This record gives sequence, structure tokens and C-alpha cells, in this order.
Amino acid sequence: MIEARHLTVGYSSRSRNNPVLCDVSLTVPQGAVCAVIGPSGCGKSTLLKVIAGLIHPDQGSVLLDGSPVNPKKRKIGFMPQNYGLLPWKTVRENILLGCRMKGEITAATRREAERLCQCLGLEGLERRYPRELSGGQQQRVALARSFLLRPDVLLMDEPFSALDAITREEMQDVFLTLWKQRGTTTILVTHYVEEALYLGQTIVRMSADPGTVAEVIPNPLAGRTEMRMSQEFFARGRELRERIRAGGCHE
Ligand SMILES: Nc1ncnc2c1ncn2[C@@H]1O[C@H](COP(=O)(O)OP(=O)(O)OP(=O)(O)O)[C@@H](O)[C@H]1O
Repeated sequence: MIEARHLTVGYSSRSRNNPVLCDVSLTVPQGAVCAVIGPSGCGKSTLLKVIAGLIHPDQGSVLLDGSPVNPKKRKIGFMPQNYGLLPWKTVRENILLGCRMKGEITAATRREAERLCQCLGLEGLERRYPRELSGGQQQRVALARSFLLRPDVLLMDEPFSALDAITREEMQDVFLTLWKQRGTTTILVTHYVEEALYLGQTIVRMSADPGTVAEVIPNPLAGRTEMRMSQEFFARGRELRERIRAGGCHE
């Protein structure tokens, strides 16, 4: 379980009276997917970095299963907006990187990496370097790396944003398949209302200036492929879009 408690965060260039995040709290139960949505600049990436332990909050704390985040002891899969691929390593090496850093490269890991490459449509690209890939392919490499690590928690910052609409929907299904197999506790930042509705069992809507949690919305439609084209799905999407707009979002 992930618990963020009363997080207040400012970057050094901003004054203490003008934090990026102000008193942000959220809880993600073990094995759940939480989608975070909100206007550009409201602090979604900052929140993810704080939860990953990459930025220390000025106030508040983050607990994983009741203990402070310790990336050395827990496996935290963090997929940043720029994918975090090492340009001098091939696709295969990039996918194995997280496991290599944990000293967990075995024959089984390599087989699993191959399976993920198949699953994510990366077969035949294993020897290429990131500069030789499209943005969407780079995103898929980052996704494969995150899943190969079998993290305790997965933090994804707009993981499918570089993909065209059709591929994005396919990758959302790939994510759901992998998530159903593993039950990884996940926080996903997105600016797509439909993505939040399709993937997030809970949707955290943030508002800006300063970044706060405007509301936490339970979402019974999450993961239900058969509902994706339903009237209810569209109606909920419209409603969520309106609430975001009313909250000052430039979606
Ligand atoms: N390293 C930094 N130093 C100073 N200010 C920063 C830094 N990183 C982000 N910010 C500022 O903090 C605020 C929140 O940024 P953040 O990237 O967390 O927002 P976001 O909601 O993820 O935005 P987007 O949806 O556009 O990716 C913005 O005003 C941004 O300019």
C-alpha cells in the first residue's frame, strides 16, 4: 500500500509561501491502480517523484506498506516522462538495466525479457539504440524495463502519451494484462480522461496553484474492456472532463 500524507513541496526557485504541492494526501491500496489527472503544471510529476523518493518533501511523508520509502530496500519501478533510457545501451540492455542494478540477471530474467519484447511489439529491435527508435517504441522499452523488474510499486508518468490513439489503446490493454498477472500497485499520471477511466480504479483529480487533491473518485469502470465503448463510459468521461475544466484545467 502507498500512503502519501500531507505532502507540501516547493522547488528552490519558488518561495516557501508558493509551493508546487500543498497538503497532498493519497492512499493506494495494495494491488490497485490509481490514475492522477489534472492541469498541466499542477504538480503531477512532482508528486510521482516524491513518492519515488527522488524529491524530499518540505512537509509530510510517504509510506510503503507502513514504512518510509527506501529505494534500496524496495523495488520501485519509475517510468519518467522522458522514458529514462540510457542512449549508449541497446534496447535489450536498457530492458535488463533495472534487474542488472539489483543483481537479478538470470536465464529466467532473460526469457521474461524476451516474452515482454514479444508482448510489447519490440521483437527485432533488441539490438537497436534508443536514438534509432520512435517515441512510442522508446516508451514501450521503458514499460518492458519497468515490468521486468517486478516492482513492489510502479509509478508511471504519462506512459502512453507518445503513442497514436490506436497504439495507446493497445498498450493500455497490454498494461492491464500484465497488471492482472502481477497485481502491481500502480500510480499512473495521465492527461487523458479516457485513460484515467479505463485504467484507474481510483482517479485522483488535482487542481493547480498550488497543486492539491481536488477529489478522489472511485471508478467501477476500470479495466472493463466491454464498457469502453458504452454510453456510461462516455457519460463519465464527459462528466470528468467538465469537472476538470471547472477546476481550471487546460486539459
Ligand atoms: N526542477 C524544477 N525546478 C523548479 N520548478 C520546477 C521544477 N520542476 C517542475 N517545476 C515546476 O513545478 C510545477 C509542477 O511541475 P510538474 O512537472 O510536477 O507538473 P505536471 O502537473 O506534471 O505538468 P505536466 O502535466 O505539464 O507534465 C510547474 O510549475 C513547474 O514549472
